[in-house]
Amino acid sequence: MTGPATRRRVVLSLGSNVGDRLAALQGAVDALFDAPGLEPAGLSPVYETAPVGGPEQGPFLNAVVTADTRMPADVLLERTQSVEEALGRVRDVRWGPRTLDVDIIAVGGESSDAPELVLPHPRAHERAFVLAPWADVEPDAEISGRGSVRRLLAGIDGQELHRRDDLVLRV
Ligand SMILES: Nc1ncnc2c1ncn2[C@@H]1O[C@H](COP(=O)(O)OP(=O)(O)OP(=O)(O)O)[C@@H](O)[C@H]1O
Ligand SMILES: Nc1nc2c(c(=O)[nH]1)N=C(CO)CN2
Repeated sequence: MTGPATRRRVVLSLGSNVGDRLAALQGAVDALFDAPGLEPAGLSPVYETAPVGGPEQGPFLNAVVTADTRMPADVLLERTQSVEEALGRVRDVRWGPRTLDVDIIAVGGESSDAPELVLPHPRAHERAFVLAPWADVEPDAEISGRGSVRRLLAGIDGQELHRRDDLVLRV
C-alpha cells in the first residue's frame, strides 16, 4: 500500500487490563510520540471499562489519542504494533487480557478492507470504551459510513464504564 503525502487526523484507542494499566497507557503515549512522524492532537480522559466480548477478565483502562500524520496507514500499523510489543504485549487469546492494545480506529476518512488493517475499525461503532473517550476529544466526530460518534454512543447500553478523573495521561 503506497502512502498518501497528505496530512490527516488519526484516532487511536488504547486499552490495558493486565498489570499497571495506567503505566501501560502512559508508556504507549510516550512511545507513540517519542519517534517522529506523529503530531499529538488530543488525549482523552481515562475510563475504567467492563470487558466487552472475550473471556471472563478484569476491567480495562481505556483512552483515545488523536494525532496528525502523513504516515501511510500500513506504516502507522507497524508503529502501533511495535509500541504494543515494546510494552510487552503477549498476543495469546483474542479479545483476552492484555498489557496493552493499540487499535487504529480511523485514519482520516480512509477505508480499507485489508485483513491486516480494516478501516474504520469494524467494531468501533459498537464500543462505548472507544466512543466515549473519542467524543470527549472530538465532540463532533463522525465514523465514515456510521455517523456521529456521540449519537452512536447514546445508542449503546449495557456497556459499563466510568471516567477516572483521578488518573491522568500526559503527552
Ligand atoms: N483497525 C485496526 N487496528 C489494529 N489492528 C487491526 C485493525 N484492523 C485489523 N487489525 C489486525 O487485527 C489483528 C489482531 O489484533 P488484536 O489481537 O489486537 O485484535 P483485538 O484488538 O484483540 O480485537 P479487536 O480487533 O476486536 O479490537 C492485528 O494483527 C491487526 O493486523
Ligand atoms: N472494555 C474493553 N473491552 C475490550 C477491549 C477494551 O480495550 N476494553 N478490547 C478488546 C479487544 O480489542 C475487547 N474488549
